[in-house]
Amino acid sequence: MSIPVVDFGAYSLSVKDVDDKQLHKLSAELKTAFTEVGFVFLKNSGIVQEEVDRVMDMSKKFFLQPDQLKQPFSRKSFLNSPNHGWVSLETERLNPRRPGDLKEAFNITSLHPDIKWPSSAALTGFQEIHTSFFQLCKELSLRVLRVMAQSLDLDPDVFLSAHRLIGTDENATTLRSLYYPPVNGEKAKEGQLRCGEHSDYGSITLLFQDSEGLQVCTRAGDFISVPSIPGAILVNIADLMQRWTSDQFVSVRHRVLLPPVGDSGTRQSLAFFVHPEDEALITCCDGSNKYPPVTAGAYLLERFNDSYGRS
Ligand SMILES: O=C(O)CCC(=O)C(=O)O
Ligand SMILES: [Fe+2]
Repeated sequence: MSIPVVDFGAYSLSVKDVDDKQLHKLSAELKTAFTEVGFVFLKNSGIVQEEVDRVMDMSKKFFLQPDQLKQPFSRKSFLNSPNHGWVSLETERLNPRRPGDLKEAFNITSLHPDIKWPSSAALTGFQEIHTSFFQLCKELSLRVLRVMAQSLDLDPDVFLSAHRLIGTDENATTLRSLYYPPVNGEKAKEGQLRCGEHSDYGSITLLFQDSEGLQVCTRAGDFISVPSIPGAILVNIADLMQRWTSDQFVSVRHRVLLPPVGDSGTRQSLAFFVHPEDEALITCCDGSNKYPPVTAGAYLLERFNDSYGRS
């Protein structure tokens, strides 16, 4: 098994009037990828590599600061947006049975004007660069959600209509910048990974990576290494979307292992976790009762309790 590569050029961010025939072809390709593999590489999406590099370079400056300068931006210190902010090394366990992940993260969940952003001289432009990237990811995600609905012969708005509030405090969609520092093998705890095995929680995730390291689980249950294709975006189905589509689209487990012994490299990635509105009631879109209705907000809270420990 490998991850399919699909040319999204027909519906890229720069395209205004989409050609129906091309859209049809695109939706067939996405359907195959999302029903069989759960992951797809999109090329020609309209988000260019230079944009991705700019965000990663700026985030890295934040992560390389001493912890005391990052502390004021910690996750859970923003009143109306509990997931917003910095997550320190080993705090999150994406696989709760393993030690904390060897990664740091910065979550951008709220774009509310009252949010306090890093603003030291070294980080000039941090807010603007991240905010504009958030908007690009939002636009692309909405396009992908539309094609996904079409691919299942559903009303093209069925997913979109639950994603109207991305970027507000009523929607948990998050741009997460991830930094995996160099690993000194002797110090890693038994079973510790850069990112434990997990599946994502929301509707879909866009992932931008600066290097290899990600592994994805196949149907046979083996993990395969995913390449890093410059300019291409990895898009995967998350758990709530699998439930929404009564398991037609599959949300598969993935992980990031420790680097090989002696490899002192770092890794960076940007994940755009797309979620429906907190209040959106998710019911199986085929009309079945395979899963009981759940609000996106309640579902997400339960998942966070598992990965950060119940408080
Ligand atoms: O860093 C990566 O490539 C994967 C991160 C990931 O899967 C996640 O944060 O959900
Ligand atoms: Fe993930």
